[in-house]
Amino acid sequence: MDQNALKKQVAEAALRYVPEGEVVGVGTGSTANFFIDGLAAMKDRITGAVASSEATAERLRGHGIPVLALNDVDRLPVYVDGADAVNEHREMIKGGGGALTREKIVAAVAREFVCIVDGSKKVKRLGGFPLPVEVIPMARSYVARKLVGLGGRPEYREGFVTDNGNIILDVHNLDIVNPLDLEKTLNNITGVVTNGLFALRPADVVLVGEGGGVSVY
Ligand SMILES: O=C[C@H](O)[C@H](O)[C@H](O)COP(=O)(O)O
Repeated sequence: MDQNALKKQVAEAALRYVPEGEVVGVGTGSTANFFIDGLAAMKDRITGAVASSEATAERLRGHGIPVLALNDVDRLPVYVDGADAVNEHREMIKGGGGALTREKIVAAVAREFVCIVDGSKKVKRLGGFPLPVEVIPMARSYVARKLVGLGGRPEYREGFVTDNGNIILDVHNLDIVNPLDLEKTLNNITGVVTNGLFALRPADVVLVGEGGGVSVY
């Protein structure tokens, strides 16, 4: 099976986590896109969706799925999203597509976070995938110096602006021994909007698409 087939397989497996008559939180990226396509087939059985990015909102609307503002929703039983890397504690690096801030907000509200990945995303230790950090534009150089001080090598994502009007620094070479501590440390740098570590709010369930089928942990 190629990687896209594995993504589709795992995305379809996540459909059984969608409760009837409820609003669903929907992530961003190629794996989440397969989930949206699957969700279209059951759109009459849900109230609507909250999107974690403009791209996701557009794809949902394209399928005729109502997109609701998070502020108008009083409960969100489930959030389904991909990840760039996930460890055995269900901690993740996210934001390869630059949607980390809205993803973190929707994940914070959701009762259950279902992470959907193909087998290539499973890692022993986070840090191999460069860590995306969303930064207020005027703080770019300041934040970059702080990241260097933490042992990282920040790279400015040229030409990319987030849905929130900010920039992304992708941080290479971080040795992430303790994701929880690093997430808090990065949150404390003035000018940082969000970092792509999801350790304070890890996934509740990880579905992994592999050659032999979908495993759950
Ligand atoms: O900003 C993007 C998101 O965090 C995605 O969930 C992540 O990059 C994984 O995307 P994909 O499913 O395309 O590998």
